[in-house]
Amino acid sequence: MSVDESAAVRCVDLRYSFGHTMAVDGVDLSIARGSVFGLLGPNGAGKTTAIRMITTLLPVPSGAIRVFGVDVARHKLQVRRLIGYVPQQLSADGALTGRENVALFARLFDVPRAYRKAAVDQALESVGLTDAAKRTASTYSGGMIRRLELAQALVSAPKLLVLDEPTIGLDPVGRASVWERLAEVRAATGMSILVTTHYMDEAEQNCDEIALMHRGRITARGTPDELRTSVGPDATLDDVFRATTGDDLSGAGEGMRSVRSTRRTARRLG
Ligand SMILES: Nc1ncnc2c1ncn2[C@@H]1O[C@H](COP(=O)(O)OP(=O)(O)OP(=O)(O)O)[C@@H](O)[C@H]1O
Repeated sequence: MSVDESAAVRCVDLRYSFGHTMAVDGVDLSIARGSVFGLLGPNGAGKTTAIRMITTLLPVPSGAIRVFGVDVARHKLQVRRLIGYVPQQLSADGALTGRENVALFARLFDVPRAYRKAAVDQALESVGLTDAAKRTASTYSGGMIRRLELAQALVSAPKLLVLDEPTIGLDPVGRASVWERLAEVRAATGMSILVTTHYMDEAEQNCDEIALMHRGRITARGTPDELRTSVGPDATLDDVFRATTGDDLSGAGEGMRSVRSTRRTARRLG
């Protein structure tokens, strides 16, 4: 593989199958350092599988991944230290306070004891939860819980933040607050951010670069402007998706526009 040491993430010919289902089918990706990169696609496109490989949670049976030049298959632990991960599944504990939740992650990620309190304070501050930090997470709104999960991922000061559908199930205010915090964190730290979503409008507004994924393959990539102008002057990302896949976004039952089962964040905690 040609090594691009300057990239935050570089995937070459990535493949992963579950039995006969080819979840990831020859994916090449390069994510520039310091950028917000959006991996977009409908449910079942293969986004989560690709992300789990990048974050070392799944093996890399075929192809190669480097995170800041470090080979993921060979140096798992080293790569884990570089990454903060906010999974789709709930990772906050409703019985603990906001502060306790973040402190737990600080211990899990071996933040040195001498800096731990400062790191927890800083992470809570960066997501606007300082005032709510003493309350149990079960009293938080969905948007606050997302921001708490963001703080958990930020407490180890990762170089790459990976978020799987961070705004799913949130109301517009909650969604906007998550993106605002991400923008602030990026501006303050220069962190690279990889985010999956099936909300085209959010990706368009908040990502520097986007890759469209469909049935395990990347069908288009570029800046939102590049993608749109490749299709037509008034094209939206929805149009780009349709043009590159031949599929309607609402097709095949679980389309991009479908109201899918949400992360049920607040409800499950409550
Ligand atoms: N553990 C598993 N066992 C079997 N098949 C799986 C498993 N996980 C995912 N798949 C299949 O792999 C394909 C890609 O799934 P994946 O979850 O990566 O897609 P996705 O784009 O992240 O969608 P979603 O947003 O719904 O999670 C789908 O066909 C899915 O059914």
